[in-house]
Amino acid sequence: MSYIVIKCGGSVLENISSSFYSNIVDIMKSEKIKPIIVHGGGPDITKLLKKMDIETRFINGIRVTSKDVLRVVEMVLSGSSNKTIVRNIIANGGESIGLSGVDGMLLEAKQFGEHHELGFVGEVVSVKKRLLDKLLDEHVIPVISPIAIGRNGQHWNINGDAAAAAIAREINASLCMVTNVAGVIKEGKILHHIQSLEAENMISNQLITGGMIPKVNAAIECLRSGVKEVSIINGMDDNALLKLVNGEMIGTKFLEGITC
Ligand SMILES: Nc1ncnc2c1ncn2[C@@H]1O[C@H](COP(=O)(O)OP(=O)(O)O)[C@@H](O)[C@H]1O
Ligand SMILES: CC(=O)N[C@@H](CCC(=O)OP(=O)(O)O)C(=O)O
Repeated sequence: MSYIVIKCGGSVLENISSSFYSNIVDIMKSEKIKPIIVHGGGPDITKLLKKMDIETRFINGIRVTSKDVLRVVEMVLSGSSNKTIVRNIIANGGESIGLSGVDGMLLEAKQFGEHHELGFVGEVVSVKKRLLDKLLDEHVIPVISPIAIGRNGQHWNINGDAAAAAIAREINASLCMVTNVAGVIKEGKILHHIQSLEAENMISNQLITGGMIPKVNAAIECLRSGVKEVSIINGMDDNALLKLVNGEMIGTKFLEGITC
């Protein structure tokens, strides 16, 4: 049986099609693919920071994370965002458990990159696959918020796309990033297929910006690591997930190609 990591973006969480949750339950019940959900919650974090008079700053789609920001990020992601998804899966007849990367040390991380201007932003260094398998073997759908932990107990803010990609790479799953647009858009049109090189060029030429940058980087890293299927789809489209797993042409599919 294969795995699919489904990353649900914060951009679409409020307006997601109700079929999103029933599709996840149907995928689990099909007993062909095991679904693992990773989610974001960027807009809700930004809203709460604003209420608390804390400044929000992103660099290439990644949130600059001070100690105060980290506290709010964890509160939102591992609190309301996570439980919203768990509740909806249960309401659609599935079994689900929400956990963050901190729980059971599911996602171990270290500080991201060499220049530390991003603050408490981490990168995943290991994924505890056996914990995920235990839940999936019991037909329980894991819903993971992207907060990770270091060996010294430090917690880290992980971009949701990057966390989903790290899990997909570790367990050799396909990766589907669900967001609020149809896929990668160029000159007003969706690209149904895109190669890594073209995607990298679109970032350099600022045709891909903001929150689409971590998605594309996640996709490229997955392909480099041997992940077979990576796509971006619109969470507002009815039955988008079922269409994807049934092989219909939907969203943007990333293809292996020569990279820079
Ligand atoms: N070339 C592009 N094609 C599609 N979306 C793009 C592109 N460049 C930037 N974006 C932006 O990326 C956004 C998705 O990223 P983000 O808001 O972080 O979503 P999520 O919360 O789902 O991770 C889109 O809503 C769009 O505004
Ligand atoms: C380091 C970093 O950028 N973390 C993200 C985590 C949430 C996220 O990824 O949310 P979306 O899926 O809605 O973008 C953040 O703080 O916003």
